[in-house]
Amino acid sequence: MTDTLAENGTVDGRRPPAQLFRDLRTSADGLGAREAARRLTVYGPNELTRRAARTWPAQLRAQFTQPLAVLLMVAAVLAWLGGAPELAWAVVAVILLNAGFAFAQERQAERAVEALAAYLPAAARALRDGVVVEVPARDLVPGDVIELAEGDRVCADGRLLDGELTLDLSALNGESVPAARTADADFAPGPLLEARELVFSGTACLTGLARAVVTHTGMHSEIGRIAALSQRGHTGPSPLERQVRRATWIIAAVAVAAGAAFLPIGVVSGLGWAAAISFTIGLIVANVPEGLLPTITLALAGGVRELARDGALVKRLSAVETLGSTTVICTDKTGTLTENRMRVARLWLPGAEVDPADPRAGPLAYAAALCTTAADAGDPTELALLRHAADLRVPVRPADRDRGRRALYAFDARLMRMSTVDGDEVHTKGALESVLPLCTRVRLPGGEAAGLSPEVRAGLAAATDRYAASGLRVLAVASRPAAGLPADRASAERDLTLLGLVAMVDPLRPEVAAAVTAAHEAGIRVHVITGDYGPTAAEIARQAGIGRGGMRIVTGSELDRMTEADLDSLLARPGEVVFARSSPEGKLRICEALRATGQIVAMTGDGVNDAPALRHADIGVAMGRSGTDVAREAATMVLTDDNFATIVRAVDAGRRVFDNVRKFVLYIFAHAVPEVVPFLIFALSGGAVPLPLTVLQILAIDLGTETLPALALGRERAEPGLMSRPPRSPSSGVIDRRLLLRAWGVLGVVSAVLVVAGYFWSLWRAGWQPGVPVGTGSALHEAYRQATTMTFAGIVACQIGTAFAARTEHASLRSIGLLSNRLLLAGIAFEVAFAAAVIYLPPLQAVFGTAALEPVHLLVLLPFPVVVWAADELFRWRGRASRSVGTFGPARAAAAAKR
Ligand SMILES: Nc1ncnc2c1ncn2[C@@H]1O[C@H](COP(=O)(O)OP(=O)(O)OP(=O)(O)O)[C@@H](O)[C@H]1O
Repeated sequence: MTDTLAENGTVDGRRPPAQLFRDLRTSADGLGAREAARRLTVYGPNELTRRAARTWPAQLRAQFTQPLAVLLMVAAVLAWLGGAPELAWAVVAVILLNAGFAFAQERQAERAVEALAAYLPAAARALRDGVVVEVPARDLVPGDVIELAEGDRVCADGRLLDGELTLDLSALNGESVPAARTADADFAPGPLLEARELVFSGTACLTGLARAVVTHTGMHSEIGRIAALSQRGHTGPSPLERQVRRATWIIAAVAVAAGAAFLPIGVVSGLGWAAAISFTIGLIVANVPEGLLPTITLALAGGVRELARDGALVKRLSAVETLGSTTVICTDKTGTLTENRMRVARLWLPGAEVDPADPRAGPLAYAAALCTTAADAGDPTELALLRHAADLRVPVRPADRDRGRRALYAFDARLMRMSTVDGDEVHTKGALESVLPLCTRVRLPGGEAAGLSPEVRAGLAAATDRYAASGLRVLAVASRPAAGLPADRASAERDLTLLGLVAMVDPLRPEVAAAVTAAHEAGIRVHVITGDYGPTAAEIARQAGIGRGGMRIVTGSELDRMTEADLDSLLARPGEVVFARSSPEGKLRICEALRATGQIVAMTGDGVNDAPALRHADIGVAMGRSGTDVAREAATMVLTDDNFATIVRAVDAGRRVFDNVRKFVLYIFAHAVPEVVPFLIFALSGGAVPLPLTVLQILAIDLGTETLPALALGRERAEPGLMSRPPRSPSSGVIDRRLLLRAWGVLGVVSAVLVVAGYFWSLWRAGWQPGVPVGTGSALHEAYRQATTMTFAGIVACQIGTAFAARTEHASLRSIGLLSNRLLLAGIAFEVAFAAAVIYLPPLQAVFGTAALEPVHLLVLLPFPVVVWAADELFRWRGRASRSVGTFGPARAAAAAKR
């Protein structure tokens, strides 16, 4: 039995408390703050050391061993062997630059995600100096006494001192059946995990309330030993990253194949082996989109950071893109649609309906306030009851209440009620349909009891419906004298006398209605899944604007009776559904049914029992303020403000990030055509037309002038109409046919025509005819250098036009404003300065084979950006026009109807 002692080098938690206190040098009152601090330095923080994270040298090394870098290295070696050392050096520079860039971006993305972990501190309630205080979970030390309640994540291994719990041990043993734990269990030999007096770090407390003394923390805990947690939070590549990786490879393969095909053509055309090889290599280097992947990772990380500022903490990079394709939001009501600030609005006493200030409500208010566990903070429903009792001059002080409490049957979301035994009275409060069956009498306002007559029942039903119709939450309150202490919950909750109903307002959050409208605009359906009464929830939903296309109310029991096919057809019909009195199982079923029909589901939840649904949803959304640790851990996204509107904002951000990734893909792809066409002309003319663009000029464009504008496109603001489009189908890739058509067919072709025209114009102007030599020493050599410079400058000019065109996918440039992306303007200024340096600075002229352009050249270049942009503007305009009248309109309507 001393196996754990030996292995951990610490204490065996299965000893009786008195012995544990001695071994751990502590007591039932826990540790003092100073002693705890001292132990923290001895035992170390209560954390699982991560699986050795990659250190930065390893991360940097990885940049050089990744396949694209290796491909470039092969190119460099070939260039060297082919007798083009300058090119070899240039390629090496490209490799170094790229690696540095990717490395920096990866680090930054990683930091963004790590910073989020800090936003989500796990907290524990520990006794320090005899009082319960909230401490960061990492500060727990052996000897601490902690309090555990429903919804808490257990943060350390320990032994129960008092109380009872049920635990979800699935993180440790994979079993989802809740395990009962009690302080009074006797020692029984057997596996540690089955010891009924022990609790374990990483598990979740499903029900109950207990205190435990901490025996093991950090890596000494069971979960630390299994090191299961180190698997968590592992982030694989997102679907977007996978797609882009695949696309990168395809493009690289095409570039290599094209390069290989051009090599013999170049030689046959009289370019000579050395020049042909170097050109081939240049073509490959230029067209392999090395920087794409890290840039996308960075864009996602930027999205994550932005969301965090907006109140939505996303735990995985990939969630950002999933958010963008959300088609259904399942939200709960209290606290998410509403403010979760309750106030008692009306009271119903048998035979009378009164205002909150009416003294006749005193006994009801007092009983309701006694049946609470909230103190200064806690359940807003209970805080409202405590406040109301105080207003009526029958105050209940939490400290007095707790002192007089003899038993507590905590609020159970399934039973929808809670009960307490205070002094010699039982108090029960909860949903009417849950409490009424336990009642045998009512208490009349005069104080005397009467039977539950049909009239009273009718009055109750009428009052409940009236309150619900105006969106009030209704609680029934009952009590009875208790001579002895009831043996269990069932014997406490019977023979009750109904005191009356308390109706509370919980106002709608002001920003919710606009957010619901925005969701509808964006083609997203909103269903409400709530524990509350149907008509109440329906009224709140109506106020929020939910129910477009018709609203249906489905209660928990109706849902239980539905077959899967019924549920599918309910969800397939147009309109929105309010699922009332729902159970966690119901939530999971709804989630599964929606996902089975291909919907992308964002689902909110805050309770322990919501965890399965949160895990199952595409985007599980937990509440940062009111939610439980368990829900937060299961969720993909945590809302720091618990606000429905934040979900919609997150969808918006998700769509924007995806869009912006497409923008720079478009921009980067567009230059391929004007870079390849000049080479084709040279090859197809059999060398009669001299090569219009040198390799180093291509590199100067792809790795110099274009970098900053491309990055700036990733920071573009949301395009108008972004949230009035239907959700993107999750199967549609980031690179689709329309994008390629635009990049190559429109922007690329127009650019190529302009660039080639500029080249020929410049040559002819100097008196060149096909076949006339332009090599070093020839009469036309200077004119030829000027002409290639013209090609280079032409591509740069066209890419400026492309950058402005790429800013929107559908909208016109006018609608977003020419100057609204400052970063892009700065990027273009850099582009122009870089190009000017290459063209006009003599040392660079020598490297890049350029010659200074004359004013007349510049005049010819001036319209290039405008023409390229205008061609794309026309393309987008046609797209918009055909969408509003043509194919897209009905398609969209059909899609909306299907949804
Ligand atoms: N503290 C409480 N004590 C007793 N009964 C409660 C308490 N809180 C809620 N109830 C009852 O249980 C019902 C269900 O509550 P639950 O917390 O599951 O859902 P909700 O807060 O109404 O809505 P949502 O699921 O949207 O958050 C409530 O309608 C109410 O009748």
